[in-house]
Amino acid sequence: MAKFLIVEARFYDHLNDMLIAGAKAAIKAAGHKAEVITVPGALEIPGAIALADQTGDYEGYVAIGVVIRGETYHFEIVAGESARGIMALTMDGVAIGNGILTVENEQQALVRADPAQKNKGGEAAEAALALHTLKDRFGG
Ligand SMILES: Nc1c(NC[C@H](O)[C@H](O)[C@H](O)CO)[nH]c(=O)[nH]c1=O
Ligand SMILES: CC(=O)[C@@H](O)COP(=O)(O)O
Repeated sequence: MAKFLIVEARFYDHLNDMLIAGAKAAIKAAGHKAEVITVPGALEIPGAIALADQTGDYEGYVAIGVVIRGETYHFEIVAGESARGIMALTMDGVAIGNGILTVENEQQALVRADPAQKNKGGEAAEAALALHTLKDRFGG
């Protein structure tokens, strides 16, 4: 049994709860264990994963958050830079699934967060699990 860390940016409680439920269910279904930590916003997720990875306690990570477009350029920064940070860690061999929704409005987020609909939390967990499997195969 491997241990996965879900790193959530708790910006929208009800949406996060659904994304986390989907992620936890996928990790449990694969026979692994999940822990959750919370950071203020999506921009803090890559740094939190980098810190957690130094411990060697986790086999993989699921990034969970919701970024909804507002009036300013801030959306591009938060959406783009969180993804960039996650991708940089992934290229260093860290098994991460990106479940940070980057959407135009809450309705889009609801459909994607709901485990009974698009289940993007579960999808991100599946991505982390897949990378973990590849690390085992190729030795990372
Ligand atoms: N607007 C959203 C943010 N913004 C906050 C940043 O992520 C960050 O915490 C702040 O700039 C301090 O460094 N975060 C989200 O997760 N979702 C948003 O919609
Ligand atoms: C991530 C965003 O775009 C949003 O939360 C910030 O809103 P605004 O651009 O209206 O300050």
